[in-house]
Amino acid sequence: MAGGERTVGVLALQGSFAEHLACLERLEGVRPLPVKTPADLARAEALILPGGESTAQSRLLRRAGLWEPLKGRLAEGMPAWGTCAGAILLAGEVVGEDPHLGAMDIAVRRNAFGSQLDSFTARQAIAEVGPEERALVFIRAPWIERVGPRAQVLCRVRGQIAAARQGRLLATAFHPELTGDLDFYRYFLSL
Ligand SMILES: NC(=O)CC[C@H](N)C(=O)O
Repeated sequence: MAGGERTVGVLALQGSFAEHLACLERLEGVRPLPVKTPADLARAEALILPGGESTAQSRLLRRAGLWEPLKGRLAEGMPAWGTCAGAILLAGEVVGEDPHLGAMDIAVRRNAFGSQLDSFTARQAIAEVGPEERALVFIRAPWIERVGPRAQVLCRVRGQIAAARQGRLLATAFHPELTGDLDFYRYFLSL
């Protein structure tokens, strides 16, 4: 098995990284790796950016010396998936604020779902991931206000874009790590 194993990193500075690592542990052929340093990042073949607090994560990325290396890896085409705060970090535009890593051709609005209701769970299928209905957990979530020509909409919740894909980059406003929805991980790893 070892030869076929893929090292999948989870940015482990702040937020729900332990939950993502626990989900990755359950997948075959995946070696989960907490990423805290540039050396960790260099070993990761793909990266998950967890939910949490995007401004804090952005600050911690710089403090850890990860900012430039991560921007570099994203520019080289490393597969990456941002959940909630992670999606905000990946977005090319953050409405009313400066963007962070700017890797994806999407505009996000922070706390957009959350200003109405702090958290909620929606149930629906996402065609690209599988035909079954799945639970989508939103916690002070951003929505994706628009996607540019390089990105595609994966699903809408309450009329707003809640997930988008751009090649091997994925952004979800919700948290599959909290429901243990492994289909989402398989989908990301299939890209
Ligand atoms: N659950 C989350 O990741 C919330 C994101 C957070 N509201 C932010 O703006 O960064």
